[in-house]
Amino acid sequence: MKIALVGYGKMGHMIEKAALMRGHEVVCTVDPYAKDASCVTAVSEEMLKAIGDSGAEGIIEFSHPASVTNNIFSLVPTGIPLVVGTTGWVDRLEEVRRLVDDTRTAFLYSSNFSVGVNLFYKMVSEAARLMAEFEEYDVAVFESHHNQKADSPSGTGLDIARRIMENLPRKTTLFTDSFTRRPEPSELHLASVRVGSVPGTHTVYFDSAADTIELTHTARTREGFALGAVRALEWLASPGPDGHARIGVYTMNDVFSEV
Ligand SMILES: NC(=O)C1=CN([C@@H]2O[C@H](COP(=O)(O)OP(=O)(O)OC[C@H]3O[C@@H](n4cnc5c(N)ncnc54)[C@H](OP(=O)(O)O)[C@@H]3O)[C@@H](O)[C@H]2O)C=CC1
Ligand SMILES: O=C(O)C1=N[C@H](C(=O)O)C[C@H](O)C1
Repeated sequence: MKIALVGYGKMGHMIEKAALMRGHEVVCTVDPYAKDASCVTAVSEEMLKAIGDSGAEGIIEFSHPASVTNNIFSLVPTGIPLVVGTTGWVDRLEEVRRLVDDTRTAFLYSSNFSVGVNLFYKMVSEAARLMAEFEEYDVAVFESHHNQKADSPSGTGLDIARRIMENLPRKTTLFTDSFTRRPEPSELHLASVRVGSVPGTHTVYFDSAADTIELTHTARTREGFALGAVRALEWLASPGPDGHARIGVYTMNDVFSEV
């Protein structure tokens, strides 16, 4: 299929490689700061026309937490299936959902497109559900990423924390700062470190006086994210089980439940 990439940084370039490898054509790359992009501009009326004229059948957005919301609100009305990997915007999800419904567009987002992390989410949910019965265990989340990452905590870390809180009723508040006091038992601590070139490591600690259980997902490279994003777009642009084009907001859960 013909794909437009919005955001042509490290992930954008990697996604291009993955798309070509899977037999797709990258017809348009949009990035105001990347000199090698085909359109060196932010998403604008002119750019939306360029994306339309390129014949793109799908768009993948991996830009910057500061620009992603504006990009989503500009790109959804084109009606072209849109996959978003940029993190840091999900507090606007309900508004995006309304726009997607109004414009009858196919939209898929995920803070992490790797197969491993999506399996890890399920394992964490189950572990937290088990721990709900064992009051002696406390829990915390730790994530580390490369020193070029613009947002903190990671979108994946936030998704892990959300899943823990959904399954462990004694944790009711998320705390992502440094503590200058003792934590309340109801607070779930999500801590971040930025160092070197770590592609992304997420650990959940369940800790009691007797022992610690650690669940860790370690990404070895970022290629798994890029490949996952391309596969997500392939799924989004394919007909749904009823044979009609997909319309609405989807996540990787929807992809996995069908594949
Ligand atoms: N969902 C997933 O599986 C994954 C998500 N990510 C997320 O993807 C995002 C991008 O990561 P990464 O590629 O490493 O970051 P990079 O900084 O390498 O690339 C982002 C690119 O987008 C550019 N950009 C900034 N504003 C705009 C805009 N308005 N329109 C188009 N492009 C713009 C940046 O320019 P400049 O450098 O000048 O700001 C940069 O060239 C991050 O939010 C990251 O967390 C990353 C990996 C996996
Ligand atoms: O910026 C990154 O690199 C990554 N961002 C995503 C996140 O914030 O969770 C996914 C992955 O961990 C890499």
